[in-house]
Amino acid sequence: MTRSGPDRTPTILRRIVERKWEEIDYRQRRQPLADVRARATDTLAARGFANALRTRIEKQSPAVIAEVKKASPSKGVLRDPFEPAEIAESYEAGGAACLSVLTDKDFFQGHEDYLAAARKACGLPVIRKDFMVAPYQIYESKMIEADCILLIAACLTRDQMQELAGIAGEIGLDVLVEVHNGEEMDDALTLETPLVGINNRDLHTFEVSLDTTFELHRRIPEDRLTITESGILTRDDVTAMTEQGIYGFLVGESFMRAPDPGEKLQELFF
Ligand SMILES: O=C(O)c1ccccc1NCC(=O)[C@H](O)[C@H](O)COP(=O)(O)O
Repeated sequence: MTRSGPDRTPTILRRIVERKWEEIDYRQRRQPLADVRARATDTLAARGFANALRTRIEKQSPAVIAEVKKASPSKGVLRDPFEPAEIAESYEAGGAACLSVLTDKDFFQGHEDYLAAARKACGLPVIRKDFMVAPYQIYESKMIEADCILLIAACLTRDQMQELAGIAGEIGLDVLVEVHNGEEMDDALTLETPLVGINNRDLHTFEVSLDTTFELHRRIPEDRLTITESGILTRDDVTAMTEQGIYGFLVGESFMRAPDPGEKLQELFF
């Protein structure tokens, strides 16, 4: 697989992806692809991530992917101390449909162990939130028992996304494809996955605008599920989305800053 992504990749993503390739090279030397692939096919069946969202969205009820995230490049540390298992339990009690767990270490202070701990503590399907650029990471995601992976169109060409999504499908992982603009949307819609995330955070400026979702949602065919991502902070934000027929949400910061993340989820959505 070629290592060069599309020209559209913002600087922060270029830095993350460069580091990702170093990480992948290091990991591959310690545990070869054939081994990771064999272990991936050995794990239990995934919990249905897309189905958990679809069931709620079809009833016009909020389907919340609740994020387990210690820190981010734009906001620094969001939660300390950080207990992924407790957070997962709280999210499940608060009515989350799914979890999103950051596993990137260098930019988000995440870890694969956080995914395992969060998943074990609840019955919810979990997306591995990381920067996928190589088949190795897709098999690795299944090996660490993720149920879904994220493909970010800003750092992948159409062909790269097709290849990675194809592998995910073969090993029973769902795929959330994430876009920031129309060009990325054109590429994203060539994938078969029903899950299309619209990220409201401009990764050139880190500014967040919910208008990104309102504008791009119109282009998503009815058989797909729109997930609005980033910058959902208030009940008014939630209402503004549901009024436009958008019931899929991915939320991190506002939950992570709250003493009880699940209570905050309930307060915002139910
Ligand atoms: O948030 C960042 O600083 C960031 C930087 C580079 C790549 C991705 C980044 N964010 C990831 C996300 O998209 C969010 O974690 C997710 O959408 C939740 O957003 P929020 O509710 O605003 O925490």
